[in-house]
Amino acid sequence: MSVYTVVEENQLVAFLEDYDVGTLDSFEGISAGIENTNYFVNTIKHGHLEQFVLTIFEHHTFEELPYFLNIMAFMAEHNIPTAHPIPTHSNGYLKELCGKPAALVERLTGSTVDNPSVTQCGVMGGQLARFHIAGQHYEGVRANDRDIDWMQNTFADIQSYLEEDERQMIESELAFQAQTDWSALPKSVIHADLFCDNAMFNGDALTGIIDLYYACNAPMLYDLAVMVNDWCRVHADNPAEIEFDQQRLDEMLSAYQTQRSLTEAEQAAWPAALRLAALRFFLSRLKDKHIPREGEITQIKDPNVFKRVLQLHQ
Ligand SMILES: Nc1ncnc2c1ncn2[C@@H]1O[C@H](COP(=O)(O)OP(=O)(O)OP(=O)(O)O)[C@@H](O)[C@H]1O
Ligand SMILES: N[C@@H](CCO)C(=O)O
Repeated sequence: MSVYTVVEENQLVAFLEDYDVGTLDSFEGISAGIENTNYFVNTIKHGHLEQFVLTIFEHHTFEELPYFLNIMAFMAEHNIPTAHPIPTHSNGYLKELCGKPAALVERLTGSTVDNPSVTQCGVMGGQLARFHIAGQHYEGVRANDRDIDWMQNTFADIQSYLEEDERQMIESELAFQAQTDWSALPKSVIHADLFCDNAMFNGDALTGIIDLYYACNAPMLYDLAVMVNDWCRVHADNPAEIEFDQQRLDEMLSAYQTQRSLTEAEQAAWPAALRLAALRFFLSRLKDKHIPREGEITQIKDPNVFKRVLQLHQ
């Protein structure tokens, strides 16, 4: 399970003293997720149970985290469902726990999605457009650290581990992407990792978008492509069976455009955006597989899913 940092009860009790959340009732490590350590934390305040998620950040620095935590608060305050971080007594959202940056956020109800419905795809399309529109007024700025330069460098790091067909496929895709001009595409704050396991639903109601720790300022079209590549395809165990589902795709794109129409430049760039989004996750999954980071990663995600998605788009 993905609990890289083990927290003792006395450490958590001391940590919570800086929040207005009552006293610790119970806590439990969360097995899902591969990037950070997460715990469910329950407290009792004025006789009532309150529920939170504690995240201990395993890879981010103290300096870069306010950008993400402030987006979560900003979006929640603009009625876009996200888990609002809980302020400390000094009003920041970030603290230190076990020598690492940590934050307490609101625990959302519902659960993440395994096989999205057409309706859920429509909800996500509309909410992502609202997220992008609101994001244009967000003051913080951060570059995408999973951009084309990262892709080229990652390919250089892993190419000796790859099968010949994988190597050729990535090389030709990188060459194709190097010719695409992204400068004409409108930008905003983007989530950049809005997969089905990063949205919580109660039935067809979205309770919140989570895991905003790849957010950055980048073309909105790319964000839509990342989401389409996960939500609008069949989630088959065998990657060879993956196909796109036209109904889900139509619903997501039309719901997005109900809120925000795509520009002509965006429409022209759509096929390239789908390919770029597939390449990004094909590469990150290959890297996690061949050069795993230190720690207890037990949930390596299958790179062949994005090999297949990229093939379908190519
Ligand atoms: N605010 C929240 N409310 C309820 N549950 C949450 C919340 N945040 C996270 N979770 C639960 O914790 C699990 C892991 O969280 P998350 O996906 O953010 O993991 P991660 O390791 O930080 O990121 P990644 O998915 O990139 O590996 C989620 O699948 C969800 O079940
Ligand atoms: N969403 C990513 C993992 C976390 O960034 C993937 O499925 O590969």
